[in-house]
Amino acid sequence: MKKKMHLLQYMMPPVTHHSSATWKHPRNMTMTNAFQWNRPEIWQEIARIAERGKFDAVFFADTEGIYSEYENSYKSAVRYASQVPCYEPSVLMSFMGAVTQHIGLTMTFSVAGYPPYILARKLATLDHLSRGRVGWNVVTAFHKNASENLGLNVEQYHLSHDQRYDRVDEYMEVCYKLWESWEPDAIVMDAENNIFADPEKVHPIHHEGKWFRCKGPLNIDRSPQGRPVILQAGQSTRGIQSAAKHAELIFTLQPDREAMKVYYHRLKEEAVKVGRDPDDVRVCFGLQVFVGETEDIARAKAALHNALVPAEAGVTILSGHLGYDLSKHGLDEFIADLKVPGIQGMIDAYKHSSSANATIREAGMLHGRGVMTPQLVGSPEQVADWMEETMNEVGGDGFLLSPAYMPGSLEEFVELVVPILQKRGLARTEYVENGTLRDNLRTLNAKSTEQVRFSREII
Ligand SMILES: Cc1cc2nc3c(=O)[nH]c(=O)nc-3n(C[C@H](O)[C@H](O)[C@H](O)COP(=O)(O)O)c2cc1C
Repeated sequence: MKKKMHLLQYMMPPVTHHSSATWKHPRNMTMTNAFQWNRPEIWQEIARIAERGKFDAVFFADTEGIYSEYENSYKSAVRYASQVPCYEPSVLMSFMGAVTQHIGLTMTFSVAGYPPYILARKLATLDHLSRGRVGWNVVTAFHKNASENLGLNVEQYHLSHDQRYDRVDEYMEVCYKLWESWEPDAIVMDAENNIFADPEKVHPIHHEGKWFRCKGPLNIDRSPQGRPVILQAGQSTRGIQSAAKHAELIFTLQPDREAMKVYYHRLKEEAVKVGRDPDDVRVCFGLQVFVGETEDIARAKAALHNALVPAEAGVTILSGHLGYDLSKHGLDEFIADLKVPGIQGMIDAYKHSSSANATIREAGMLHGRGVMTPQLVGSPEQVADWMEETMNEVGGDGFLLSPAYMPGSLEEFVELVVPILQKRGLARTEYVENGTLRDNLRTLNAKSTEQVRFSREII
């Protein structure tokens, strides 16, 4: 039997996602009268389309501020809609969950943004209301304006990269304990004896750690998944270790198959090192697809999109991602000549990619198109072929699709590509009946359902 791929839809709502051209694309929701992007109906429609395509999940990225590294100001980001406005993801997900039954609702929260108790409670609530469809992308990111908005003190702001991940470990420990603080059968509903829940089955956690103190128990009973599906997107050594330890689903943006292979194998090795079954840690690669009935139509779509990207918009986001003000340099300076202390990862990726001789302007154009998401352009068969070949060659577990315009990019993929993938046995055709997100993730490619540990068995 062929290995099936996971499919997820990336979004950063409401007007741009990875691409800086999205908001002004003639087919985007901002530029058509078909939908109002600040109304829930459009997001509900997107969830329905993704569910029609039997996607694993819709996914929201998030940040608690506006990129303000470029020119030491938020103004460029606001001007170019550089991932701003940025709606709070759990609110949107509640609307989307209300009109769907199966699709996973996965979203980002930074451990800098909330005390663990508040976030554990929020996610448990959503897991109940969605009947076990919630996933949490755990991020550590502290960008300048987010830390200013959260009132983080100097000590917190200057945590080293590795210390941030140490803090994540403790944050997760607190959340896990809180989610376990109600035993699964604590609610007895014994009206005759006046017992709603058995107090002996609800436990305080008494957590006293380096970063957090929390007494518990959570004031919410055990949710369908016990704990939400954990997602992560670490790229550094410490980030990969953290992902291998906590995550069930991992996202990465890699420029080509070679880089995908390296990341994939590193991640699986780390999972084994921490004693996990590597199959419990699924890796999905970011992909920006332009598909048309013919290759020429697809090429025209990609060209139209790419021509709409202003270099400065991309440089604004790149400055945010690097934590470094690229306006200090001319747009025509070479990216490879930059020495950015501490945050070399992304610069290195540009140096080592096919754009090694890129100027800051060219890197900005690439970053503005889709951050570092590779573009895949072709007819439905060509797109399906590439995805199939990539899965075979890399061994990866699936793809995170990044839209050029919404909901059109998703709709085109679901209408044109998904049926081909399904016909080839490469994509899901049915969800697990009454399954949770974790059940749907685990049953994909399970040799037999007897081998699958369902949600209730995870904790
Ligand atoms: C597909 C993808 C989505 C991401 N989404 C977010 C996000 O929503 N918010 C955020 O602060 N960081 C996000 N990140 C950044 C990662 O959490 C991580 O910080 C980054 O990849 C750098 O890795 P490192 O922390 O190991 O250095 C995302 C990364 C990727 C690849």
